[in-house]
Amino acid sequence: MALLEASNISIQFGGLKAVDQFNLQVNDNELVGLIGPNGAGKTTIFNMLTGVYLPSGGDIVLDGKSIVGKKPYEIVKMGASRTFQNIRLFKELTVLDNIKIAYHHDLHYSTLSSILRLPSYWKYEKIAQESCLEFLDLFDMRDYAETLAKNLPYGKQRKLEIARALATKPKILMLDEPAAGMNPHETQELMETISLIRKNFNIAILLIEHDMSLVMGICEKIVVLDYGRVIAEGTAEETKNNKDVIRVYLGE
Ligand SMILES: Nc1ncnc2c1ncn2[C@@H]1O[C@H](COP(=O)(O)OP(=O)(O)OP(=O)(O)O)[C@@H](O)[C@H]1O
Repeated sequence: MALLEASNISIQFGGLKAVDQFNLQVNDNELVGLIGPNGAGKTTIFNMLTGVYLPSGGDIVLDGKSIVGKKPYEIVKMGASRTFQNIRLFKELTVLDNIKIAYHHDLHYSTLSSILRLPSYWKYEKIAQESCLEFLDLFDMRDYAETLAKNLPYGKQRKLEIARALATKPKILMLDEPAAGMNPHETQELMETISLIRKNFNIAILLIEHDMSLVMGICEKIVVLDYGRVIAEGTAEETKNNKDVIRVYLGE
């Protein structure tokens, strides 16, 4: 059974069928790319997969359980986390605190023990601090631990956003156009970050991307969307040579 399976999900905004009978399967550890021209419905699909929008029909099953109707934070707890097209960090907090907030989504001490600062609180806080610093090491960002998120260079803000999503310990990570606005050097660093995630975490990744070369270079499977419908699906080689893809996506 697939880790994430969307079956015939649809959504309409007024008269516009933004997503129409969309199907998707992502297996454990698989890296799947979701591509398509502007307005094809990619972000809307992410919003349905993460509980921001409720599909008007169909089902979404994550690790054997339906997530339709669940709140975004419940879906995070069930194992799906995401990043956004426009970076959403706690900009006035440090890099370390941004990671800690994500790490704490699954609290291991009671509210009372945190208010009273009981030993269980300090014990967990110490473990959390160490784990978060190790996380930053992995992303080569420990030197930035005390930097305010807003003062990071753009590429590092993206990296922090991805690291923060990973700190919730997801089974699947969904990245919404992570290379948007990046220069070639930052895009290269992003690709290294994605390889690093694949090497160090046992998780699936669903990647929305405009940068064709990035998707083609790293994804095992690519799903191409146009006007809310899947027009092609397959390996990079298969989709690259699909005439519908060439027509709608590359405009040829
Ligand atoms: N909340 C909304 N209300 C009305 N229309 C919406 C809403 N969200 C998305 N749409 C419309 O649905 C369609 C799909 O939009 P979506 O943002 O999912 O596309 P996309 O493939 O992610 O595009 P881009 O690559 O530009 O981000 C577009 O026509 C968009 O205008």
